[in-house]
Amino acid sequence: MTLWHPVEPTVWQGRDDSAEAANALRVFQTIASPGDFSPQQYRGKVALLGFECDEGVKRNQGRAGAAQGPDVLRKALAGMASQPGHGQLVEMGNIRALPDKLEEAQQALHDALLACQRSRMRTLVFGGGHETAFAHGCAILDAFPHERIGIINLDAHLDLRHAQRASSGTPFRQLALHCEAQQRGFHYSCIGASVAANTQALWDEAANRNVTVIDDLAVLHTFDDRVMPEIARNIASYDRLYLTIDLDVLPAWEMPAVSAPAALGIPLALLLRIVEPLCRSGKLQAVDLVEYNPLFDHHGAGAKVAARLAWQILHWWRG
Ligand SMILES: N=CN[C@@H](CCC(=O)O)C(=O)O
Ligand SMILES: [Mn+2]
Ligand SMILES: [Mn+2]
Repeated sequence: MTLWHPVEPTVWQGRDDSAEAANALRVFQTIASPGDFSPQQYRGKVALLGFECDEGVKRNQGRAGAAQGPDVLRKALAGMASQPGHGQLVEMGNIRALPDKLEEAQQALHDALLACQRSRMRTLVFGGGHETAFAHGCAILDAFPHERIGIINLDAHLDLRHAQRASSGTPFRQLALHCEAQQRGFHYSCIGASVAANTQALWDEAANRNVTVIDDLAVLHTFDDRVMPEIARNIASYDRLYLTIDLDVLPAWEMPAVSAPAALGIPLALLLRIVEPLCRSGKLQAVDLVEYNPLFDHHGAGAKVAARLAWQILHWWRG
């Protein structure tokens, strides 16, 4: 796996309160960091992988910088309090894309995630752009070939583009084609999509592929009537769930650090109401946080928001 790199030791650092009490710990002190890629030793735990990739966003005419996202998000998570059960997190390193080599990088990420899933780990990925989801989604589908997989995307965009080349705008159409090739259902729900940010061609593609979409205004105005039942339906209907969170689903005032910030967006507090039942369902197999771009952050505020989201996922996802 030549694109794989270990994470620098300087990344997992933070304030050390351990002299105060044995349980005064932060995430950097409880994460397991084997320093190599060895998922077989960590059955039942959560593998953290980073995808250092700008190529998907570049091909999608976006603002580059997401390749630097994984380590910045790790640093923001490192100093948060480690509660009982957080020791389930295992550092599994980064896949680093080479310039213009998107497909090779996606293949390497897929292979690493498939190895983790086959070792019965759950997987948490920090992107990279949303091209991360093609690799992660395929890994889950390939790890569980006889199961029904529900894909839930929290995103301002449908990401169903039909383009000459793969990009951060194409992952769910690619996953639909992957499901077709495997003669299995494509079960995709997109929550938070903006009517103002997706062309009619994309809404038509969503309708043709029977995608369940709850747009941003519907999320904000009819949360209990529309969103919570859709989450419950996913939990009841599928064997396993894959949750992918494009951080541009958040409003620009909470998350400026993305390629395409949202004017309206779904605030963190409301997003957490969606995420909690999924994490507690016992069916959540994989999660990613994508599109974080530190070059556009404001004093690290976006990193804090993303890290809190990751922290809550870790907290509610305790096995
Ligand atoms: N993953 C990203 N997707 C958006 C980007 C939109 C934009 O750059 O304005 C999309 O392709 O629709
Ligand atoms: Mn998006
Ligand atoms: Mn997206």
